[in-house]
Amino acid sequence: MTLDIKICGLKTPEAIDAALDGGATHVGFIFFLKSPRNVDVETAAALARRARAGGAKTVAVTVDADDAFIESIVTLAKPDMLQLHGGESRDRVREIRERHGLPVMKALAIREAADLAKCVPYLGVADRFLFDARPPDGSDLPGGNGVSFDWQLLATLDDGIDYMLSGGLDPENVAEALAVTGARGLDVSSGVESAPGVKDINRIAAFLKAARAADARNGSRT
Ligand SMILES: O=C(O)c1ccccc1NCC(=O)[C@H](O)[C@H](O)COP(=O)(O)O
Repeated sequence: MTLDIKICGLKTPEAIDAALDGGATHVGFIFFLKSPRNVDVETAAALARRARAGGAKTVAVTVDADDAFIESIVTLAKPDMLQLHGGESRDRVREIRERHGLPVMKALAIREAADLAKCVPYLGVADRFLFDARPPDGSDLPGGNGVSFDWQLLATLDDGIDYMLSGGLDPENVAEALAVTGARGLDVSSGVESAPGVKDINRIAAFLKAARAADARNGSRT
């Protein structure tokens, strides 16, 4: 099975091109005003067209957004997937999925083993999970904090649960993350930046190269 790799928080055509050139399967756009990676819908629409033309899937990341905002994103940016990164309930996830007819990836914050049980209410409703680290105390951001969680926690996870591994990944640790978890999806943001919200095209290339090499070393996926 192909390893999915999402480069998140892209704001420029140069960053999109670096993701495409390195073989990213997904790119993510952040619609959250407090984030240094926030993009307006028009900018995201132009970047999404570029990403789609290059063969990547586009993911719109929102945090407890209302229907009107999601509708404007879906209409203009035409994402392939919605990533819900707030406290959206099971019913809200189902409602968003049905209203927009798009697959939904529910982000969940992980710090300890018990946090993995948070996925249970969303089974059968979310198409995929994004396991991210719990934000550090005092952070304004539910994601994009560059913090990892203990990857060993995923050893107990049911094989049938489809997820992207996220939180504090970077070109230096992605091989170990893959070896420990066997994840079939990876997501990175601040680990491929030179400053908050500023993507570094060399680090995007290095991340993708390291991830693909590690995936090949770990053997064929079924
Ligand atoms: O990245 C943000 O600024 C952000 C803000 C609000 C909600 C979600 C956000 N990011 C979502 C992502 O998918 C990030 O890639 C994920 O949290 C991992 O980030 P990092 O630890 O920096 O690689």
